[in-house]
Amino acid sequence: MNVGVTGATGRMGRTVLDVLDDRNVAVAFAVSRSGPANGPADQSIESADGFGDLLAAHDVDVVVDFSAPAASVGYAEAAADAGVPIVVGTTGFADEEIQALESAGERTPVLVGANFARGVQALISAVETAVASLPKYDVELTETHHNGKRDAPSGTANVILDRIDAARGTEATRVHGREGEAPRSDDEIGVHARRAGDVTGEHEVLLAGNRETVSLSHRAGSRAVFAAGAVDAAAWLTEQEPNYYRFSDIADELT
Ligand SMILES: NC(=O)C1=CN([C@@H]2O[C@H](COP(=O)(O)OP(=O)(O)OC[C@H]3O[C@@H](n4cnc5c(N)ncnc54)[C@H](OP(=O)(O)O)[C@@H]3O)[C@@H](O)[C@H]2O)C=CC1
Ligand SMILES: O=C(O)C1=N[C@H](C(=O)O)C[C@H](O)C1
Repeated sequence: MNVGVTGATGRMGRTVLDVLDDRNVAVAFAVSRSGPANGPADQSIESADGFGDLLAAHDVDVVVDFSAPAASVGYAEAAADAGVPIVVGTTGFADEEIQALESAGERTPVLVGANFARGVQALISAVETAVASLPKYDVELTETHHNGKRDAPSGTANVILDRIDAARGTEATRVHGREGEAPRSDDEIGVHARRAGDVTGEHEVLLAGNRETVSLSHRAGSRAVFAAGAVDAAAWLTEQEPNYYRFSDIADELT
């Protein structure tokens, strides 16, 4: 497999390059907004301005992208033009940007995932079971990330909230933090985004009612967890037809 890597100077892009190196998977090219630069394992990182040309010039089986929303849309559209599959791990998309990714999926396989940790998929399943079993219990979600994270709440938090709504058959009001006089209503979920230090990524769902609490949580110990999941998904995607895929729908198919 020959992999093109975008966002290659970033926390995740560098980790993807490390995982590819560990697995002896070939890197076709690596780009970032501010390239050229030096990446891990002597990988040279080029300017993202030449992304379309690099796709045309190299034998690329799949692109792995962890960058920024507008950049990811541009990469997906260029990948679709070239007929190259793309895995998108970026979060913080606006609705119209998701639509653009879905459109790219009509022309090439596009796989998106807000969190490539397999444990997070298990967390989501456990949360779905708990909120369906305890429909009257209050739910609060807290996520904690490093101080460099741009989007809030996290992409994972938004996925968990969507899945809670689906499991309960309701559309809860999402209350982002509370301040002043802010009594809780029955139909709300409090959402709390903490940003501090170098925390890799933590998500906790708290259910409370009837004089008891249930707490379900996931903590990523390393970015390699996300990068490994994305590279596994990339290998899977090279075998697929053009479509828009979600990691949560295919994670169980990965070994
Ligand atoms: N799905 C998952 O499992 C995970 C998802 N993420 C998501 O991945 C994304 C990246 O995270 P992280 O690596 O921490 O971020 P960083 O800020 O560390 O890196 C971002 C990378 O994207 C590039 N970039 C930023 N803006 C642009 C732009 N406008 N055009 C082109 N390239 C751009 C940067 O290039 P330069 O350095 O040259 O500016 C850099 O290489 C985030 O959305 C984050 O939420 C993170 C972890 C796991
Ligand atoms: O930006 C990060 O670091 C992370 N982002 C993802 C998200 O927004 O859910 C996944 C992970 O929690 C790390």
